[in-house]
Parts: sequence; structure tokens; C-alpha cells
Amino acid sequence: MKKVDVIILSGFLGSGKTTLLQKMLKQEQEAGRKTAVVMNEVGEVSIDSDSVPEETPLKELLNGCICCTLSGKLEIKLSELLHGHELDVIYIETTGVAHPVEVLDTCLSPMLAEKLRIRSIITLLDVMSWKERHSLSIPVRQLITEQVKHADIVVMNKIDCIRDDARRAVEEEVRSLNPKGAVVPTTFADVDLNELIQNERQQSGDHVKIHADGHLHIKTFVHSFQNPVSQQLFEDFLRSMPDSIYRIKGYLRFDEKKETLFFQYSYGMTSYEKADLKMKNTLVFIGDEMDHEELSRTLMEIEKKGTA
Ligand SMILES: Nc1nc2c(ncn2[C@@H]2O[C@H](COP(=O)(O)OP(=O)(O)OP(=O)(O)O)[C@@H](O)[C@H]2O)c(=O)[nH]1
Repeated sequence: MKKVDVIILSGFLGSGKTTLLQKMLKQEQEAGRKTAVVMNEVGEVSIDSDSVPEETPLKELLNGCICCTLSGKLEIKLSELLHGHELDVIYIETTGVAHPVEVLDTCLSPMLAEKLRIRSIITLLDVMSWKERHSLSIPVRQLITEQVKHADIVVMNKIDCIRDDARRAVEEEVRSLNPKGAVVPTTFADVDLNELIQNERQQSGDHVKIHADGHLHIKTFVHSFQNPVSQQLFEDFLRSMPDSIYRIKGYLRFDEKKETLFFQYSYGMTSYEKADLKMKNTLVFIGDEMDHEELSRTLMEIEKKGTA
């Protein structure tokens, strides 16, 4: 099954996300790739939707943030795009206040995880506001730092607004926060990101495994069970989870019980809810470090041992 690429554009308010999106859409059009956009704004009205060409399928999510209040709606919009169009790539422009790990978590709903391939999390950084970040509130400062830390590519934008020595200092700070990410200083987000994303992929190509988005710095992994599994064994497995795994979620059936459960694991806490439908038993893992082969082997063993 062909997977549709997803590129997440993150970055604080006014950092240049829409400016970059417009450039990316032009590059995609020139490359002949079928592209769609999801735009999220915290306000009730969309301000940036005019920046998307008329022929590009566009879904807007207004009045909330996809990383929290609108997470269910993002899933619906992505699903509509996947069913209504033959696509190569979907761009998601997040609100300035979105946390990239939460957005990734929302995109990788167990129903969509096998249809999407998260290609890259790109964070736009306004070098001016980064330089002046000490005057921002602590939560905003933390958020911008998180956006930088979890990006595959940090676009250090608006370098025309600061001096060269200040730019070098910002670049050093960004690199020490995110040593694995690519850092690109720009003015008006002027960068060939397709080339950058391609390079990133080639560098990490050796690690790419089936169902594993090895090129992302935040790792994701998808596994499907064909049969019900033992709750006891599954919960023993959860107790062995390292801190570097932030989230697991998906659908499960335990011990020959008929019902399907929606399961969530977040930083060590688990919850189960009865699912309305009999869903495919797919689990999605999100974390910083993951041994995909080991995970896959353990999950297959749990299934092989059968139900209690
Ligand atoms: N001087 C300067 N201005 C820039 C640069 N990049 C973008 N801008 C301007 O900064 C403003 C904000 O850019 P946007 O692309 O709308 O930023 P955004 O992140 O989409 O903004 P929100 O959607 O409000 O979060 C616009 O007026 C841009 O023209 C740059 O490199 N230098």
C-alpha cells in the first residue's frame, strides 16, 4: 500500500510557517506531486488560507489546537483527504502554540498510521524572538525550546533582522539543543527543503525498517496483532517500557474477549476504553529511542504465547 507523506510545520507565532509553506507548495507543484494542506489556527477565522493555491485540497481546523482540543478532528480531516484524493504529500501547518510530539501523536492515530509516513517535523524559528526569549513567559519559552528540540529540521528564519555574530550564537544554541537535527539559517524561509529532506533520508536510510519511520528523530513504530493477546503478558511488557517511549496507543483484544479496547499509554500511565467498533488491532509507538526489531520480536512472542 502506498503511504502518503506527511510534513509537519511547527514554530511559534509569526516565525514564518506560512511563508515556508508557500515555497514548499510551489516546489511540490514543480515536482508534479499531488499535495494537500491542513491548516490549524487557534482563532475562529482563517487568516492564512488564501496563501494556498485554489487547486490544492485544503482542510482548515479553527478555534483550537490540533495537539489538544482538536486532535479528534485532525484525524477526521486527514481521513477525508486520504479518501477523497490521490495524494503524494500532506502538509500540516500547526498553530504557533502546538507541541510537535503531540501533533505527531495525533497524526498517528491507529486507524491512519499504516496509511501515512511522517517524513519530517520542520520547526521555524524566529531568530529575533529566540534572542529575546528571556522576556517571554516561562511556558512560551519552554514550548519554543521543545519545538526546536524535537525538529528534524530547524529553519532559523529572519536572519536579516540580526547581526552575524548574534546569528552564530543562536545557531550554536540550537545545535546544542538539537544535535541530530539539520539547522538552516534563512531569510523569508528561502530554502530547498525537498533537497534537505532527501539528504536526511539518505543519511538514515540504513535504519529504515518496515513500518518504522527511521528518518524521523522522534521515532515511531506500528505493530498489528492478528489475534487477541494475554492482558497479563501485555501489561508485563508495558512495565518494561523505558522512559524514552512517550506514547503507545491503539486497539486491542484481550483473552478471547469479544470487545475491542482503545488503549493508551502516556509516560507510564495506561488507560483502556471500550471501542465502539471492532477495529484492526494496531498499536502505534512514539518515542525518542526505539529498537524496532526488539519491539517487533517481543510483540510477536506475546501473540504467539496466546491468551491466558
Ligand atoms: N524581515 C523578515 N520578515 C519575515 C521573514 N520571514 C517571514 N517574514 C514576515 O513575518 C511575518 C510572519 O510570517 P508568516 O509566514 O505569516 O508566519 P507564521 O509562522 O505563519 O505566522 P502565524 O500563522 O501567525 O503563526 C510576515 O509578515 C512575513 O512576511 C524573514 O526572514 N525576514
